[in-house]
Amino acid sequence: MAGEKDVRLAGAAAAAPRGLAARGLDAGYVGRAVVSGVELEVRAGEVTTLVGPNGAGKSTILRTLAALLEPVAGRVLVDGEPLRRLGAVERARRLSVVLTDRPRTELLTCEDVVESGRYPYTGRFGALSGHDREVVRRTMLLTNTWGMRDEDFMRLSDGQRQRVLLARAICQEPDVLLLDEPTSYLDVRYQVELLSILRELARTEGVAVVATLHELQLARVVSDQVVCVRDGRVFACGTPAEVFVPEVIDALFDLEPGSYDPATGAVRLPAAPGRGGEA
Ligand SMILES: Nc1ncnc2c1ncn2[C@@H]1O[C@H](COP(=O)(O)OP(=O)(O)OP(=O)(O)O)[C@@H](O)[C@H]1O
Repeated sequence: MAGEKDVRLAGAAAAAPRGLAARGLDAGYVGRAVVSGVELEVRAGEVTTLVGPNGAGKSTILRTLAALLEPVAGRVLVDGEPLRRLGAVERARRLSVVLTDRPRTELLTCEDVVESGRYPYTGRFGALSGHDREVVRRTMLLTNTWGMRDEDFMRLSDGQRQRVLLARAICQEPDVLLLDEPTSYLDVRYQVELLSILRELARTEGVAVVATLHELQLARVVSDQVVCVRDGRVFACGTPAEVFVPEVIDALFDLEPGSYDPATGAVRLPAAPGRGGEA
């Protein structure tokens, strides 16, 4: 496995460690903020996760960091430069994104889809070089998708498709990799595999990884930094040891005090209504 990764990352290894930052960021839709005052550093070589209740604004922040949404106010900096100043190709070399949306494709094989991740590096006619093909092959091996390279992308299961989209994003050799709920369609084996790939990309290639996650147990083991989002603002931010404590997690999710057990990472079930907590 180690040898398989060497190639993908031969080009990226030369890049200095960098990252992404939000400064006074208000994020939202058609000029209306749903999240305000976000100050954030997503450091190169680290995995940052966004956690919090449904509707808190995690995906909105992620999409704004990924330049898919225009900031309502404030700035996003990539490697110290304002994101909006970068052209489309330069942006695609710096940032890649995996969303929960299922892109519709006509008669594309999985390999075609992954190859499309090389477009920031191919010339005007999109011809892949030998190096591009090798990056595609190595990335598909890394993500366990090489065996399905000739299959129709649209006929894959959601989980298989998610891995192909991850391969496409890694193929872009970005400085910053952003993922919205990357584990949502995956069974536990592939969840763990995906998170170990993300951690490896961060550690060995200096990629700044940022992902929204619902599974607190996974966020706890994969993150260097955890950003808790609640009610349209960053509610808390820190290392897993700082964040995964009852005071923070109970308040973040409106749980009864003492519900979150940091020893196991599990949440205690409340007594059924009407049992007066005596059960
Ligand atoms: N396209 C949109 N237009 C307008 N408002 C939106 C749009 N998408 C999301 N919102 C609103 O923005 C707020 C934050 O949503 P967002 O999807 O960022 O939350 P989230 O924390 O990612 O939630 P979840 O955990 O449920 O995925 C919600 O109130 C949501 O209704």
